[in-house]
Amino acid sequence: MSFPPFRICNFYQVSSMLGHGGFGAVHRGLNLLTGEWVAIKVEMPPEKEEQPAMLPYEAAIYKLLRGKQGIPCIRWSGMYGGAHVLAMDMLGSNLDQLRRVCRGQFTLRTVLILAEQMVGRHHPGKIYILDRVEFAHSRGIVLRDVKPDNFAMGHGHLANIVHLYDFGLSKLYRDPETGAHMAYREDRQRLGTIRYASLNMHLGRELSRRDDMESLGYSLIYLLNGRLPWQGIYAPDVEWKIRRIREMKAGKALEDLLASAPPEFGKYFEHCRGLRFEQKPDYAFLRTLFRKRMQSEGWQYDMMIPGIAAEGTHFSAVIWLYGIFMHILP
Ligand SMILES: Nc1ncnc2c1ncn2[C@@H]1O[C@H](COP(=O)(O)OP(=O)(O)OP(=O)(O)O)[C@@H](O)[C@H]1O
Repeated sequence: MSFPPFRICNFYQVSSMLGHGGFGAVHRGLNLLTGEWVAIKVEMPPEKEEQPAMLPYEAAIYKLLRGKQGIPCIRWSGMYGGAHVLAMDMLGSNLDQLRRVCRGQFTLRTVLILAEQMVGRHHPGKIYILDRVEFAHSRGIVLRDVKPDNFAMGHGHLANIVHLYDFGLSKLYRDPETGAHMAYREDRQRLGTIRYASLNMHLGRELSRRDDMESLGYSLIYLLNGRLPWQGIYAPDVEWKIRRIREMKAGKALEDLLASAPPEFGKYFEHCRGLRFEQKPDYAFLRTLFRKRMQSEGWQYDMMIPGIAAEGTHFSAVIWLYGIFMHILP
């Protein structure tokens, strides 16, 4: 999709394209007043009037999540030149892109550090005080598309902070007025990314917090191993393949995967799969699993750039180089 105006709101100069999503394009933009680079997401209004535009909805979700480090800030949102526009903090590479640069997989230490940033809040060490999935849940939002691609490193001085973004499929699971949890249903349509989808999604169940945690579990193992067992399986058609993936997630393939993974992941999945629809995940328990492993290995939480460089992972070098480039390049 091409976007006609080169300047939005008189002060955002639109430049190259950053990416293309399910319902629009994302451009790089320069704030001419402050010299800051932003990401500008643009969606043309749907052709059918009854079909709602997604971007105003996503902007509303960002507003509910406003003010937390680790969630990109909305700079401007509204209609401009006949299109829905959302200008937000520019982010860097997502975790899947970084994984590819790091020879296809992260070390266990990197995954454990990321896991804490992705799952929950606080660490008394050098890491910034952060929360991601837990924070979104605490604001009444269930994400429904947790995957490595939706976590990206920040830009500039935030280059070592994992950011959660892309809330296009998110949903309020609590009634803002009454606080009541949404009702359980079993006739739901397929949603999100099959590779990381929870078993409940395959079974057509309404997704809740437990499913975000399960998808996060698949994402972490994927980052650690570089792949999941249901990738690249043969199937005569898409439906057959999705059915086969469901069977693998429900059966021995997942058991084998967890048996070969660090034991913390077995406990992680046991907890997530044991949750009831409305039940709040025990984020503290899940964090403790990862933290204990860090402690037993004698690893430090040095997510600061020189700290990770000391680990000798390619991840550190990538983030470090990335930080430099993002200062130089637009
Ligand atoms: N804040 C940002 N900073 C930098 N790049 C971004 C930002 N937001 C989005 N992008 C880029 O644009 C691409 C598409 O964005 P996004 O995933 O938000 O759109 P989407 O329509 O929800 O996509 P999908 O349907 O694939 O989930 C991303 O893969 C990423 O490369």
